[in-house]
Formats: sequence, structure tokens, C-alpha cells
Amino acid sequence: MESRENIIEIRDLTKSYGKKRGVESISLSVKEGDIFGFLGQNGAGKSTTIRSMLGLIHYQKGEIHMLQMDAVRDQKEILRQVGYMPSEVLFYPSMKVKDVIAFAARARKRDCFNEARRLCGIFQVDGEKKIEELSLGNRKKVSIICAMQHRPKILILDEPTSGLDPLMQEAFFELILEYNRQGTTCFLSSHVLSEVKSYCRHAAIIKDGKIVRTDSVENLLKSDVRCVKIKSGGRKKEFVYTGKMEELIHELAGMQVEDVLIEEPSLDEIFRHYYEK
Ligand SMILES: Nc1ncnc2c1ncn2[C@@H]1O[C@H](COP(=O)(O)OP(=O)(O)OP(=O)(O)O)[C@@H](O)[C@H]1O
Repeated sequence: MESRENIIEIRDLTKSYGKKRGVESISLSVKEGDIFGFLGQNGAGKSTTIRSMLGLIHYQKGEIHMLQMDAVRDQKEILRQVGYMPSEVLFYPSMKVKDVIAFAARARKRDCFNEARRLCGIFQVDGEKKIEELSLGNRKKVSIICAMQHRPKILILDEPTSGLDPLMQEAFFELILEYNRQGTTCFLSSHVLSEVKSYCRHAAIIKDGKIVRTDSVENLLKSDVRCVKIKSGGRKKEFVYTGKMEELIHELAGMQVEDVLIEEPSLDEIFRHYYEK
């Protein structure tokens, strides 16, 4: 795995919207075959990074390579080989679902009829319906189908599961794992830490337009951050600790501690820790 090539490589990406911060000096790489989670709160810079990767917005500084191609110069070819699902679903409301899906396939110059039909079955999407007749969750499914039907080399999904019910979320991740087994590299942005923990192998945390941590999900969970829960004077306290263990024990020894629990933090707690710094 580690010897594989970087299929996504971002170096020193800076994008500002006038005076407004977008992202600043972002560097990250994703190896071929990975499932990579991109974690951050609202406004952290996830969509700005993703749109830059696809050459959909102009950035002031940095270099991005996708599939060893330049994101700006080779944008057309990259878009053909990549599946992208934006965070907001924008289709012509009066178009039929099957026409939207066929249009997306034609844009890639591919016949995806069989795969599209299979995906419509899995997601229980009716091709004859018009977009305007669909709920937000069902529009999201159409967007997922458009991104996946041509079995892309890289799947880039911007908050794919928001708005999907739990059964559909499960079906979605089953598909992600299936495509990944067949060689697709997946990059997904999310707020939902449990799904990153369950399905991603590597992850980056973005805060205020900057990457604060990139690692394997395994290492993120194994980090030296500890979650400490104590009961003292009848009151419960809970905090995240990153210092030396002996100092913590020394500190606790001076307190009237009735109960103590020191455990590895969940991904939620690690995320919160970086956000509260
Ligand atoms: N078109 C735009 N014009 C001005 N500012 C923008 C624009 N798009 C994004 N921004 C700003 O850039 C920053 C990063 O936004 P971005 O949409 O990339 O965040 P995000 O992590 O994708 O958030 P969310 O989870 O809410 O989608 C925010 O401060 C946002 O207000």
C-alpha cells in the first residue's frame, strides 16, 4: 500500500475569495487505492480544496496533480476519469432522472447503461421521475449515481451521505468498498466521524483553511491524546489530555479523586481536541 503512487498530490494550495479566507498552504497526498476521509467543520475549506482539485475554481498559489496530471492544464482529461459529487445538488428541475444520468455518462463519452441501471436499483431511484419531483435525499442519490456509473479511477464525494437515510448510507458505503476493491481511490469529505472511522484508511483534518493533522485512521486513534474522566468531590469532570502520563498522575494524586478512567479518545474527541486548540 505505502509503495503505491500518489494519485492525488496537493502542494501548498492557497485560495482566497477576495479578502475572505478560503484555504491556506494546503498540502496533502492520497495513495492509489486508498479511501481517504477529509474532515472539517462548516466553512473549514473542504469544498474549496475539492473544487481546486478538479480545476473548477481558480487558485492563487500551489500545484495540484490528479492521476499524475496537472489539475489546471489537464482538467478535461481529469474530469473524464474522475467521479465527482458536489455537496449541493444542482440539476435542471424539469429533466427526467434517466436523462440526467445519461447526460452525465455522455459527458464522459462512456456507455454506462448497465451500471447506471444497477445503481438505480440499489438506490431505488425511478428514472422516469423528474428531478423536481424528488426529495433532497433522492436527488442526492441521483448525484451519487452520476459520479459512480462510469467506474472512475478516483471518486471524489463532497459530504455524500448528508440527507441519506441509514439504510441508503449503508448501501452507499457497500458500493464504495466494492469500487475500492476494484481499484477506485475514494476521497470523501465528511462531518460524520463514525463513517470516517469505519470506512477510511487515511484522513486529514482541516481547520480554518489549514490542515492540522494527516495520518492513517489507525494512528489518529492511537495518538497520544487521552480522554480522562474523573469523579472528584461528587462531581464528574471530563477532559482531553496530551501531556506526560506521570504529570497527570501527579496532578490527580493531589486531588480527592473518587473514580478515574483514562482511555483512548474516540475520533470525535480527537476532532474536538484539534478544534478546541
Ligand atoms: N464563493 C465564495 N465566495 C466567498 N467566500 C467563499 C466562497 N466559497 C467559500 N467561501 C469561504 O471560504 C471558506 C471555506 O469554505 P468551504 O465551502 O470550502 O468550506 P467547507 O469546509 O466545504 O464547508 P461546508 O462543510 O459548510 O460545506 C469559508 O469561510 C467560506 O465562507
